[in-house]
Amino acid sequence: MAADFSSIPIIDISPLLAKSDDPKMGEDSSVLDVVTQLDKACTEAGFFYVKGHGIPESLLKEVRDVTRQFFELPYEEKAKIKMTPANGFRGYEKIGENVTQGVPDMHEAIDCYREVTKGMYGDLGKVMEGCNQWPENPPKMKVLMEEYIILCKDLARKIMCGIALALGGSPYEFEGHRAGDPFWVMRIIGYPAVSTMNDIGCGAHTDYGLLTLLNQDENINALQVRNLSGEWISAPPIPGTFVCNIGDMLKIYSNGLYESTLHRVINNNTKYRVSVAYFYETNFDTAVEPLDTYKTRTNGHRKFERAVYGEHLVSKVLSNFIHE
Ligand SMILES: N=C(N)NCCCC[C@H](N)C(=O)O
Ligand SMILES: O=C(O)CCC(=O)C(=O)O
Ligand SMILES: [Fe+2]
Repeated sequence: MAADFSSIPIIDISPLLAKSDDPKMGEDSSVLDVVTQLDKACTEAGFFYVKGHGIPESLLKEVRDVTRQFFELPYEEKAKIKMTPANGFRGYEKIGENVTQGVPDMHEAIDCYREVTKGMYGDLGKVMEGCNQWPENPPKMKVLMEEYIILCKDLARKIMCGIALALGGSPYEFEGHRAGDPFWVMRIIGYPAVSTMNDIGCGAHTDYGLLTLLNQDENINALQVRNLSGEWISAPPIPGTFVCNIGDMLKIYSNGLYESTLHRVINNNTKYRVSVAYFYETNFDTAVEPLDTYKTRTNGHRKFERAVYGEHLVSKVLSNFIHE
């Protein structure tokens, strides 16, 4: 159960990355130091910043710049890759199209998901069948984002090794049938500057899978995280870092020891804000349930039933948009 928090910790994960291919990493004192920090952050806040992650700030910035260039295009241009159910809900959605807790969000986005081919997961995966839609402009967007996705996936996998150790398991607890063939989601998001309209860029929600890596715009304070007292704590941008947070599936695996913390975005700024969120998930069709090792850390009382990630995602995707 999460303790209260008033700020979000910063963790230098470089020792963990240096040892990520060593099955004995859990015996290394510098790795254990990172693991202790991860456990504390996941228990208390469900949110943390990572530095020392190996992805250069110049690339993080390039990803944000390309995102901004896309959203600056006229609507007709952006609408060429309009999101539709026929594309497995991949593509561009305009401001107000995504709905959180019944309220249209003041953001536009390109939603991307790992490709799902026809019949890949039977009926379970039908809604998500399709491949990503990339714009012709900016011309480099597709290649840049596809490279970025590979880096995010590799980084998230390594952080999950540290989290597996933090939960008291083997570093490779999330390989194999759990998340050895991970599903992923990426949202490329733009939030208009403050206006007289509803200013909720994205309403309070939790993320759906294991671990989110957020690359947020510089100099704009808009992301807020809710603590146990119900206060909204700011997660301001820190150059060169990712903001990481726990998703609903990791909450189940940890038997509630780690919370998938509520968060929201309010862009009260005079500038347009961009962010790119990469969501590292379990295998699409895996049944998620509390891990044995971790029940011992939560009084042996099992708090959650099994959940299938793909079902959770599909139910969210189907309720995130108003259908005509
Ligand atoms: N794939 C993820 N995690 N997307 C998060 C989107 C949050 C907003 C969405 N309307 C909702 O209510 O969930
Ligand atoms: O833009 C942000 O800072 C956060 C976005 C987010 O929470 C999400 O897309 O799930
Ligand atoms: Fe989120």
